[in-house]
Amino acid sequence: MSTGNLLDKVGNKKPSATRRSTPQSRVKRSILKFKQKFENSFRLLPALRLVWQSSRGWTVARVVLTLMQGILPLISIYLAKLIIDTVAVSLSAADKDAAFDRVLLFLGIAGAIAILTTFCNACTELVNTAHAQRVTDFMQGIIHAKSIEADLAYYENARYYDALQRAQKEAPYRPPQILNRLAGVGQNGVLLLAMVGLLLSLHWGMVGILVVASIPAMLVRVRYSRVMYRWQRDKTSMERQSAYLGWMLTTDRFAKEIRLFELGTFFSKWYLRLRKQIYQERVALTTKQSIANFLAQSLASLLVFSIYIFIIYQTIQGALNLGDLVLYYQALNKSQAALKGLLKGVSGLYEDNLFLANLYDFLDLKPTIIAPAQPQPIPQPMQHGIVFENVSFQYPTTNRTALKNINLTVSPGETIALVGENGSGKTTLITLLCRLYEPTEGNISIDGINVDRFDISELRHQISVIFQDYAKYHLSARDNIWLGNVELEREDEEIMAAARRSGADDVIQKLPQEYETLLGKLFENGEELSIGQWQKIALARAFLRNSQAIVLDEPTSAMDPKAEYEVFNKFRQLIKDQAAILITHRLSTVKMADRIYVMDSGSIIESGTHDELIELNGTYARLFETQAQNYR
Ligand SMILES: Nc1ncnc2c1ncn2[C@@H]1O[C@H](COP(=O)(O)OP(=O)(O)OP(=O)(O)O)[C@@H](O)[C@H]1O
Repeated sequence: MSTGNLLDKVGNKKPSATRRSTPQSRVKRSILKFKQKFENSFRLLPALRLVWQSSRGWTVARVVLTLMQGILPLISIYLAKLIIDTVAVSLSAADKDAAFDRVLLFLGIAGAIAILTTFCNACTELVNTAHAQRVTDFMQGIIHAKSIEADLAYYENARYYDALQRAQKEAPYRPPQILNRLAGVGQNGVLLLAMVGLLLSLHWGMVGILVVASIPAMLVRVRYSRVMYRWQRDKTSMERQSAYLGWMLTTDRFAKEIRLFELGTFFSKWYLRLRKQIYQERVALTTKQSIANFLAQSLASLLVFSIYIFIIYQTIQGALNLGDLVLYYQALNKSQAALKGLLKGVSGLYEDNLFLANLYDFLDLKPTIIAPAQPQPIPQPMQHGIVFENVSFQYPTTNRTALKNINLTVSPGETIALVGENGSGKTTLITLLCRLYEPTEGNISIDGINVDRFDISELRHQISVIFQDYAKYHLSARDNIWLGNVELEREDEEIMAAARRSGADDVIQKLPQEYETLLGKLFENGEELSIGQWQKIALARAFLRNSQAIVLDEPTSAMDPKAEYEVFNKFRQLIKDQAAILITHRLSTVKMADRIYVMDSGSIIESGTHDELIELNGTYARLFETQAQNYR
């Protein structure tokens, strides 16, 4: 699956100009397609680049060690032959002491090689552990960076999560495994060349038999790599579903409902049912693979056995001496192992290449909402404010229109309120302003400049938003507010000022370590807050951001009416030149806005001041009357 496909599946609904296709452009496109396909088929090199980038030192150490582990056994074999030959000669030699000295010398070298081999083995554990950790952390970093870069739309698409799950599975071990396999292929290749040279000197047929014996096992591996790859891709969604059930059973977010609705056993059985299906399918596939492996390897053993018989026959006939017998016997053993290793390595590389698509599907994700190459600076201070002009929008994954022909203005120093029933499009409007999505039609501008002309992070810096599903960071109270503007010092006085504005200061002063108290129960000594108290903290975070516009999307819904009144009273006094957008269902709060926009099914159906709208006697007046009755 290529990146483009994933983007299409996420659904990029931006209108595209119709292009006429000429023969040249078709040829060009075919060449490009072929080039992309070709590049996609060879993922090994970019993966090795990632390994190299993760840690150069450990990568070099790993390669050197692997090569040494390939060469040292060769030297050992040759030394064994020299020792046996010298002992054989010394049996009939006149100067036995001199012969023994020679044997001792060879033994000494063999001993040194053995110690060096042991040293390499000991280092391997260290190098592999350290390198694996570095690669894992590095790859996680890359995956995190990609996740941050991805458009919000990706997060609403199941295929994104499938791709993420597969990438997370492959990322920590697949790239270093390729390095190992390549080194292994090199190691086995060198060993094989040396051994094949020896075997050829005895009889060329031996090499032929060895090669024939190894091929079936390689074919089995290649075939089952493909089968496993397809199966794993098919099962990603089910794996995620079972992980989701597991998460629900173990996280605090669902703990209350699971107990009160007695859903524990229900979810647990569901989880086990999915796991059983995955288990059964995996075992069935692995059984088939094991049978095929058994047959291929039995054939290989039979063929290699015939070569042993040939060597022993040659020795009995006197064509080979005892040293030759040991040498050829070992050479055969080693060649068989090397050839097996070589072909296993090659088929393993094929498998790695296949599975790397899982990693690159994710790493090749490209955001569709991008900053212009030469962004314009955001006017500071704003003169005319934010303007929505004929804005319409449809979420990429649906066919319903979420916003229809929206026109509204927010001037500096002005507070507007958006009201309307659930699902009328209030939050969606804000996501467009922050460029979390692009409008399907129309323009959003600041002082006449379209927001897509600004640098995205600068734009988001100028708009401070607290959404209704704001984040609760399990960090200290101070950090929870400080995250609103980490460019300030952690101890900055403005943090407390923001807390006073939102009413969070009163809450924090009552906590055991005040601003240093850990919030939430995820870590030791954490203090849980009520929803209204968490909202005050989130509001303080929004107030801390030194922005030109502030948007509060139902941030006070869980506050008691007195707290809400105080927040908005202070808010009105403190916004100064900021443009403010309030979204709330409490119309008593809405009253204080300079202008109220009433939304219904994605459209603005009424707008004006509170008094104007009451006089209009339309939807707003009805809503207001209904709420007022409840308070009488
Ligand atoms: N991520 C999304 N993907 C697809 N559709 C969405 C998404 N978010 C919202 N919608 C749809 O868009 C419409 C407007 O939703 P929106 O959240 O903007 O309403 P709202 O006025 O803020 O509602 P509420 O008062 O409940 O917060 C709804 O019909 C909703 O189902």
